Amino acid sequence: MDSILVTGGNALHGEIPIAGAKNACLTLMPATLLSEEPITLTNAPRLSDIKTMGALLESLGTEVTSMQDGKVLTMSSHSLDNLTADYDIVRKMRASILVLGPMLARAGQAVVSLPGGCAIGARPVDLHLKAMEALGAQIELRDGYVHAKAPKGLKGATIEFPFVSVGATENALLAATLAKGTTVLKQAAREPEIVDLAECLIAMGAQIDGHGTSTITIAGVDRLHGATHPVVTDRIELGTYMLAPAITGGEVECLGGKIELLAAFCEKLDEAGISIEQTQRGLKVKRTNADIKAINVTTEPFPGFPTDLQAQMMALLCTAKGTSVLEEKIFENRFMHAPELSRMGAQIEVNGGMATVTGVERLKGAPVMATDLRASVSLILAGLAAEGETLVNRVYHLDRGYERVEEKLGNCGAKIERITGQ
Ligand SMILES: CC(=O)N[C@H]1[C@@H](OP(=O)(O)OP(=O)(O)OC[C@H]2O[C@@H](n3ccc(=O)[nH]c3=O)[C@H](O)[C@@H]2O)O[C@H](CO)[C@@H](O)[C@@H]1O
Ligand SMILES: C=C(OP(=O)(O)O)C(=O)O
Repeated sequence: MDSILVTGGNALHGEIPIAGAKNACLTLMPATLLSEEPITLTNAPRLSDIKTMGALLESLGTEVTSMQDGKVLTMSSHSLDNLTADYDIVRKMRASILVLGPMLARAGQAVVSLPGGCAIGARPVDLHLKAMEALGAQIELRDGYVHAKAPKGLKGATIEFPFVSVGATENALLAATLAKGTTVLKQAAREPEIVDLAECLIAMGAQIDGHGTSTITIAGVDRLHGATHPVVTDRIELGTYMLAPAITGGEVECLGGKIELLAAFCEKLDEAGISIEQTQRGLKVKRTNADIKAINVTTEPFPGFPTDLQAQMMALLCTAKGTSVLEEKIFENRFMHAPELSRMGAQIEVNGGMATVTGVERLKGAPVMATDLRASVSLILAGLAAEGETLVNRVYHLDRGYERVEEKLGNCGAKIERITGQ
């Protein structure tokens, strides 16, 4: 497995193009299953997760064509040959469960393996299954697979989620577009990726209202047609690269960045003493002060501070002046990066869902292990600021979510290289 070697100490200067969002593309791709006509996604990110979703869709009978080096994806699901999403593919990626709603809605049945994904908590799929049941599906769990049936088709319903789930909102939204009658999703997720999905579905002929708020109303239609849709900017990749000049010093413009995608995160960076300017091309981020100020951060569903930026923010706060407290409220086991950062000299105490970080003058390079996607990149950020060399081992997860990370950071002056096959 590949490793990334980072030699710390260089301030970063330059610009970084931000790709389309992994988490939007992974929910937009299964939308192809709802229509016989092709859908085309532009601004797709070039990531292993996207290839995995492509392979999953192909296994169901979708024709997937990739153009412009993977930035444009055309998917055509004129017939669904196979209604079983197999364990071998599904185990690689949690978002695979998003084929359940569209298959049920279009074909009246689906068999989907229970999914894998980043090991950041138990991550059950009960809310997805309850939503399908509320829409009239019969669900059985057998041999590690979800067996779902709706022989007479899905029927619109009011579904009130007990708490916000991005994936369950997406699955229900996808399924409800072809259900008979009206569906109302209450306590729905409001993430930009949900808005992007709703906009693509509307372009395909769906009738959706209220996306971006916590109540989404979907009036089911008989069929959806093809569409071309640009994938929204990846706000998590954006936030990650905004943290690079914050941690090393310097100034970087993140091309395509918009404050409204990350308002809560930008407020926290500002509080820590980092300057952010919205330009015509994106977000310009500059470290003006010698010291980073300690801050407290609590993760929350959108529009709150994203859990997917908690690890990267922790890397920054390891070198802040004073003590910061990070509270993780979305996933029960998302501090796996803390012991690895401690190997680099960070002072972090984890107690349940709270991490107390006391800033140190300078981190020191060390061999570390990437345990999940955002943990991997937090170790790279820490390595950029550390004295000496940091070898981030096992970067399989990194490649799921960050395209050409060495090139993007290297172009801004970072000393970073990939070591293949270690
Ligand atoms: C591919 C994708 O888009 N992944 C994102 C998505 O994950 P994902 O859609 O899996 O996250 P959810 O919003 O569903 O999870 C939120 C919380 O709800 C719990 N839960 C969820 C579903 C369910 O049926 N039962 C249940 O208990 C989860 O364990 C978690 O504690 O949103 C997360 C929260 O912003 C992000 O960290 C992930 O990067
Ligand atoms: C947790 C993530 O991905 P997944 O939901 O696919 O595990 C992530 O993108 O940070």
